[in-house]
Amino acid sequence: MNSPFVSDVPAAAAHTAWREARAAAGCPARVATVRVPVGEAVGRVTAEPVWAKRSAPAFDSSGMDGIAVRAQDTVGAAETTPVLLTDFEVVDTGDPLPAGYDAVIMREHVHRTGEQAEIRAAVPPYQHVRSIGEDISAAELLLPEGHRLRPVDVAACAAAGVVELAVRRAPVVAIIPTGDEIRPLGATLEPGDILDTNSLMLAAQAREAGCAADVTEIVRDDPDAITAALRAAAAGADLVLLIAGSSAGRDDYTARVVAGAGTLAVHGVAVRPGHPVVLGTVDRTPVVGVPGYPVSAALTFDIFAAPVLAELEGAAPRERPSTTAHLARKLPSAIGMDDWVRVRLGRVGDRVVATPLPRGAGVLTSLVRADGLLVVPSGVEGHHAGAEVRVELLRGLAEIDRTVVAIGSHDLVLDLAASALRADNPLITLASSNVGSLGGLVALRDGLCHLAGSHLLDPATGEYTLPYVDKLLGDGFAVIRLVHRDQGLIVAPGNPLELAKIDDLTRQGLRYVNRQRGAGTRALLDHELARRGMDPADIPGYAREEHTHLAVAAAVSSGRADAGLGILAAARAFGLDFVPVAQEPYDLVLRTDSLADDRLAPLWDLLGRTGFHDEVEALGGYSCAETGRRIR
Ligand SMILES: Nc1nc2c(c(=O)[nH]1)N[C@H]1C(S)=C(S)[C@@H](COP(=O)(O)OP(=O)(O)OC[C@H]3O[C@@H](n4cnc5c(N)ncnc54)[C@H](O)[C@@H]3O)O[C@H]1N2
Ligand code: MOO
Repeated sequence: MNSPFVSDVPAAAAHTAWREARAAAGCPARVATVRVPVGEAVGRVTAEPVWAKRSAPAFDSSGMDGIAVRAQDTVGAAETTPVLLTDFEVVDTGDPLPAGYDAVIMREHVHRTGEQAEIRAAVPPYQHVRSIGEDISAAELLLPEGHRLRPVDVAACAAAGVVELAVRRAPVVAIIPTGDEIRPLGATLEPGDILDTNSLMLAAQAREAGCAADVTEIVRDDPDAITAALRAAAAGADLVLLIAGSSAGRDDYTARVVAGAGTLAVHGVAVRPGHPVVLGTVDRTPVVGVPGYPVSAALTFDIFAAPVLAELEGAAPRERPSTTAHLARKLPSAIGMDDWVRVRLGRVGDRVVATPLPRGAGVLTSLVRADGLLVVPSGVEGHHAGAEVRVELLRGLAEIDRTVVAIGSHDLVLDLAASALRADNPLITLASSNVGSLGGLVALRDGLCHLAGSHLLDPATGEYTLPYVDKLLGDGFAVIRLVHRDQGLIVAPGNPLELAKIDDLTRQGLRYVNRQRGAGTRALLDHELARRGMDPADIPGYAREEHTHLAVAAAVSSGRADAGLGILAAARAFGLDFVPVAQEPYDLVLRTDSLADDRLAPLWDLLGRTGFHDEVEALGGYSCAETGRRIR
């Protein structure tokens, strides 16, 4: 294949080539050491071992409120033979142990009468005494070099008499946004303009990694201007992130600019997203040419920038915990690339289930919604549904265990419910993924979700969902009505083509946008066509498929299509017109034994609330007359 990239190497080889280039260019191995007060050191990395200057406690001290005694004076004390002490001293927790005493008795175990103390149990020497150095001994090694300081670490240092720490200064990351179409946040946008969201994200990623971040002005697509910005940034930073222009377009200059101003070590890594990444050096500063697509940019930071930044501080790179999970659906992957797939996670039965999110490098919300990342290695051609995979966690496992997993047809009411449940209780997550009604029922059958959202019409009986539950699932499943909703033709504002009914869809020159096979809306269209004896082949655009109501509305809104079947709420979201065709029920299918699952109780409660019904009906095109009713 004719690759536009200089190299197209596996990630490990890219790391090696870049490391060699940095060494050859004389890039510093570490950032400089600075001395900072302990109070400002959290998050920094120690540049030297830290030795204790004093012991803690610095003296033998009382561990409890009570009396200091000589243990030998208590010998023989018992319930039936109390001992009366006259030689003792009252102490509070943390007080130095008075000279001559070697144990402390808690005040609860002492009966005081005047100058005497009665005790009913003997105590061993050093009972409730914290000896000098119990916590830290003077001259002990407290922390090694290369340790990222946490709140507990600096407190221990302070207790050990350390007032200042030698740490690596925060690495400085310079971020250069480029592109004629890129506009600063807050700018008024013309068609074709793109907001500079990558600088915002990369600067925050750098700060989260403990660095200082400087974002430069946006540089136009001009090699001389980019070169000048790159040289200036390299002079004042420990790492430069040069955004976009990494691939093969007419205005993609990054690789050339890096080669011209310094050394180009790598252009193209067998990783997706992030494939066209550029790695090199300018003067004595490492440079990453970060691909412009936002997911590529975020992952490029994680995969290439973060390890180098950690190395500059002499610290171990941050690692995410991982877990094994089972794929909720088939995951194809091209051979020859490490494929970084974003997944949602939830526990169904005794396994963690991973549902792949959209794969596009421009779909930043796939990272927003992701609970984990899984890598399909370059030598593997994907996984079958149910396969066991290793997933890096972006969210805690306990949170994942509490997540309700809904897979199936998408409906806005599920999103509204997810948000209402979270508002009530921040511990609750309802995660819904859209694979169409049929896909949801199959996932439920295979134990890959708790709920399947379905609005599948059976053409033979005219009944919704129940015939499919019978055919696909059999006994042991319950069906709860979520809503009734209006389905209709989503058309441009003012309905310029004056479409009034399904029969109009065969009109010459019309551009229809369909839903994917297995989607309930697709079944509804097919049913309506069959009822009328219409042939799908007569509808221009029937073969063009989108995966959600909103995607259909977006296609109509952008003028790429004239009509598509979908729900009123989607038409409203885009300010489009709507021609009603049918009202249909949308149901939640689940295992009967899941009805009693604690995680679902808040949902059943929500579905019974009139306040929630009002919110749903306010979306338009929904009726809650049967919401929450069990129909099977
Ligand atoms: N013919 C080929 N085209 C592309 C290839 C390829 O191999 N052959 N690779 C694709 C891949 S993979 C990626 S990833 C992108 C990388 O794009 P570039 O780094 O060259 O960046 P641009 O083309 O300038 O922009 C891509 C995309 O990102 C948006 N962008 C750019 N900067 C920002 C920013 N600061 N904030 C938000 N969004 C930004 C830009 O507007 C574009 O939409 O190339 C593919 N093409
Ligand atoms: O590799 Mo690009 O980064 O797929 O999107």
